[in-house]
Amino acid sequence: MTRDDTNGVITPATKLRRKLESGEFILAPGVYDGFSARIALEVGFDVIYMTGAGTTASRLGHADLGIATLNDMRQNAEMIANLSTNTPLIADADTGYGGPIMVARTIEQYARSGVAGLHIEDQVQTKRCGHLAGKVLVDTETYVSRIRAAVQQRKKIRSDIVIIARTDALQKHGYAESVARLRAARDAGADVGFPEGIRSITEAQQLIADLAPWPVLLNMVEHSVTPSMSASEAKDLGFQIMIVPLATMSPVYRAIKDSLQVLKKTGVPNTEFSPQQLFRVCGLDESVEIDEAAGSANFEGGVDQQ
Ligand SMILES: C[C@](O)(C(=O)O)[C@H](CC(=O)O)C(=O)O
Repeated sequence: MTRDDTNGVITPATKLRRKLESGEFILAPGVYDGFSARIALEVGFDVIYMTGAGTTASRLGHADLGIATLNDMRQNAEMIANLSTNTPLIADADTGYGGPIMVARTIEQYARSGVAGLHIEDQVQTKRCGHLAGKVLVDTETYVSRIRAAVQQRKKIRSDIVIIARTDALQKHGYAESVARLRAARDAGADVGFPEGIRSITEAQQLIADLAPWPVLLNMVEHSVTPSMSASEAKDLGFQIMIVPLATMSPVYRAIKDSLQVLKKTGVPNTEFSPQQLFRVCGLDESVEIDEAAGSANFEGGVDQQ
């Protein structure tokens, strides 16, 4: 956790909320497990994003079709959020995993796990990735009751966790319905709007203008319906947050596959890093320091081969 100006400790949720209030632009790469999160932290991102698609793929080996449960998602989020309590984590919370009671549990569990922000959407429980065709949505009333349950629970537990309202309405129900749903979510107390699957730059500009001064999130999924944008383009358009869900999962697929194909073809191992190098990404030295500071001699001779 971070210390504020008065030297009090502030939670990652408060830190994220303050960033939003100050108007700071937030770029958050998608991470899906401890190792990808560690790499994002090593590179120095200020905020990271836990992708539900990546969590489902890495923890369950399945596609983003509403297969991951609250427990799957919360466990992954808790582990990632606690790798660096200075770095707020925004986590996917899909539909909130049920009716208002389950949404309230989701808020409480994510908040207690150290998650700084989360998004809840208006798809039916058997949801799918927002960039797949054929999505089915709940009606606006049901959606707003999810958001209301989230906001009420946030207040009840006195958490600063940032509630991001996502609508998947653009593809099937069009622009007007999407804006109406987001405005209803905003009026129910959501902190940020997330129009999923924005289809053009003009549409992005219109959405930002129609929702202003409410902060709007850009979900930068490439090779789908949303035109590719850089962080500076998104910022200039007026977005306040840009997530790139596949930022780690996509390069990992290519890298692992290329390496495994070489191994299969030649039988020659072609790994690039020593175990020490890889473990250093995952806090090896900090762990050894804890042991030493406790007066233990477990690592007296160091861990590097002579
Ligand atoms: C944002 C998202 O919910 C995610 O799980 O990261 C996905 C991203 C994706 O599948 O590419 C989404 O539904 O957009």
